[in-house]
Amino acid sequence: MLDYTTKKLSRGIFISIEGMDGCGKSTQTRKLKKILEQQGLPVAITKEPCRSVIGKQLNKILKSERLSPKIELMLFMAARYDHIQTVILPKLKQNICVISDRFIDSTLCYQGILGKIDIKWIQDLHNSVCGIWPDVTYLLDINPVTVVDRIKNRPVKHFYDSMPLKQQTVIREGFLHIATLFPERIMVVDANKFGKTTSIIVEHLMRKLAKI
Ligand SMILES: Nc1ncnc2c1ncn2[C@@H]1O[C@H](COP(=O)(O)OP(=O)(O)OP(=O)(O)O)[C@@H](O)[C@H]1O
Ligand SMILES: Cc1cn([C@H]2C[C@H](O)[C@@H](COP(=O)(O)O)O2)c(=O)[nH]c1=O
Repeated sequence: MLDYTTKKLSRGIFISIEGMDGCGKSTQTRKLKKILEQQGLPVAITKEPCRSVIGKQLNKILKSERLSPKIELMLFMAARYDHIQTVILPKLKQNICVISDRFIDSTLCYQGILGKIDIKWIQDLHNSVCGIWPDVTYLLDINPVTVVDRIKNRPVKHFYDSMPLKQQTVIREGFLHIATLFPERIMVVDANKFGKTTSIIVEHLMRKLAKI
């Protein structure tokens, strides 16, 4: 691994972690924060739907309602704008690295591919409303059978939590397709191999940081 203790970043780095429910995003987010902090980098972790005012309302709505994909898209976009303004940009401006558990690629996958809304249209909307993309995104790719097994016994938080294998497979393929659209930004990481995922991410990220 490269040693980062001597390097000071000239700006905060924006990292997103994506993938299916239960693929290990929050686990990897926490592990990555710990490792980067050990390397001397200040890190803030966050997630979407976020905990800001709009995000909290969105979580409540998702718990009780099944909305049309277009309405979901507008709500996620509004919550993301709020998230960017109140959490992400202020941290990046203080040279703090931000790791977000889910960001725009979740919208492209769930509302775009699963909800059948044009991907290009969502990208344009994101550019107009939010205007910020992660420097790097790690897509945790895992066997859908594993996630269905992991999430089957936990309390249902929202409609997406109870997705069966068939839909989880569509979501997995959707994310992989999105990764092909952004090869410079998105790195697909095999999340099936216990213990290897974090080291693959850290290795890649350190190389990326070396160029910044
Ligand atoms: N590499 C791994 N091997 C085995 N189990 C794991 C691994 N990573 C995470 N888990 C377990 O899988 C479950 C889901 O992990 P985690 O909460 O990190 O996923 P997530 O993608 O953030 O889920 P969600 O999007 O639904 O919040 C947890 O019980 C966690 O302990
Ligand atoms: C950001 C975002 C999320 N979703 C969906 C995907 C997940 O199933 C839930 C969030 O659940 P989590 O367990 O808290 O990760 O919301 C979405 O459909 N579109 C989005 O933009």
